[in-house]
Amino acid sequence: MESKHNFDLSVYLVTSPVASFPSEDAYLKHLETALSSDAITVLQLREKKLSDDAFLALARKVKKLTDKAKVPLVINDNLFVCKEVGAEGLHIGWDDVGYETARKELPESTFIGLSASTLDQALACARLKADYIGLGPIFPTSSKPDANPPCFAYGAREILEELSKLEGAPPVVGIGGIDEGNTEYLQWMCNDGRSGVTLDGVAVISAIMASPQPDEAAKRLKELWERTTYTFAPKPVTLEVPSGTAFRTVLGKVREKKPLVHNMTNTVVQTISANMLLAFHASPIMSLASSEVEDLSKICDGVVLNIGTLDESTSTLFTKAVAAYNAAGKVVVFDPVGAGATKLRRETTKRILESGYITVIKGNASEIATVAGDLAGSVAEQRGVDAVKSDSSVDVQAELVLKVAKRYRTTVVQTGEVDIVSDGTRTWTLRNGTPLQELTTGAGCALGGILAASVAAGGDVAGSCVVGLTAYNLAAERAAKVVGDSSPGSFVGVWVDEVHKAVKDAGAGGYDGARVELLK
Ligand SMILES: Cc1ncc(COP(=O)(O)OP(=O)(O)O)c(N)n1
Ligand SMILES: Cc1ncsc1CCOP(=O)(O)O
Repeated sequence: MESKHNFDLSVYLVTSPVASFPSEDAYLKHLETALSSDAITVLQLREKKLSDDAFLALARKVKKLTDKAKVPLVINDNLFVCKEVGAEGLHIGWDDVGYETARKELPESTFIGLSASTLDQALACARLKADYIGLGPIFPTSSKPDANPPCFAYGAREILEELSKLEGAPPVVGIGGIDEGNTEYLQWMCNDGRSGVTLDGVAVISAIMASPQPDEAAKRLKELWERTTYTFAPKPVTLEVPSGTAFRTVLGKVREKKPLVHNMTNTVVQTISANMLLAFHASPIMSLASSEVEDLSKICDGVVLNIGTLDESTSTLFTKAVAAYNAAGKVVVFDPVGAGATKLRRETTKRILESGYITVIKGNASEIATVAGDLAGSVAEQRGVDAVKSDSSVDVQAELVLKVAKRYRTTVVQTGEVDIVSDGTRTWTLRNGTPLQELTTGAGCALGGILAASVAAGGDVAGSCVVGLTAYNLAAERAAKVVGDSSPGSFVGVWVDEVHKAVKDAGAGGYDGARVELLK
């Protein structure tokens, strides 16, 4: 994004009140140390309770430090102080002095940033031709008690996507709850070469002001912000799917690699999930222990997070697992079982999706509609996106699956009579399977493991999901042929056998009968 001013928003420090330090000297020393890192590109002086005179006196001292470090100084809210101290910039919100007044009173060279929490505000900032936008809070923050609700990384991504459609939109810095733990994820979500979405930097208070080593904290943030490769991001592998070659490749790799899948799944489906993974030539580990998450993330190839029998602690446990598996660069499959049924399930689903990178979201039509519906409460609502009912046509459902995949920059696998897989660019329909699968408890949940193993081995996330799901469904069709339509009990055993054969004989006609279509 362009700006007439050539300033760099990448690591933007906003100060906490001088009164929160033991003395003014300690505060100034903290700022000087932070600035000595050479990592801070803008410093905003933000004081909400000082008189104009006290604010100006402090601003003069801080200006000496920023001048020495050659970092532009921005004054929060106070036009008088900004003018008097000759600051390089002013940051204002919607309750402050109006942008047009500020623009008239300040020299042309002074840049003016405006806050936005919503798409409408961001568009208004663009219309006013603000020099930059402070977008947030992105994540929950305790540094601004009167902040609007967070928009999270996916909300920021959507707002940036809309802004990117405008000619000459202002650059954007994200603010609110940003720290070393989420900067990489935010950067990845909001700087997507594919869609032209760009975030120009991160603004922080506590990540630097509350750090005992503000210079080190600033350097780490800069390093994270400048990353262009991400531990958790899928490799840019593209398989030609559908094709017999892709089918053989992915299943062949599963057989060779025997992916180890950590199942954090519900108590009802433990046995079928473990058996299906073994039959698929992968290995299961079943564990819901919080203290094992770190260790298991290092040895497993992926994790399945299934909220089928959750409790109040599940979101903390699962967000810990997302962080650990993201840090280890391993696959995360999330199955929001019954996501819409209760408040606890809706909230848990939302928290997991907000917490980090999910490689695959897998659910039935109503679960995916709930995931989409959560978004309808935030940014999507402003864009008029309605949740799609599970009885809608396949095309309408495919559209929603694609949108959810795009927003979370993930792959979505929607199961049903017609399965739909999308990574936000490519969307497939899959029409294999048998009604006997619906009479088998855990058939859908066990698929989470099959997808994790396929992706861990196969490379191309969405392509591997299509292959894994097709192999699973074709095996079910073969089993149904063996046992007949009215034997759900015997069906399960034969299905497990057929899954085993599908991987064992990956090269031998296993793809025959596949009904997979890549939508245009
Ligand atoms: C970079 C940046 N972005 C947003 C804000 C928030 O400003 P505002 O809405 O005016 O709220 P207060 O900071 O005044 O509480 C900011 N300060 N900086
Ligand atoms: C000033 C401001 N505006 C939106 S969120 C926020 C506070 C950011 O502080 P922190 O980085 O500590 O979350």
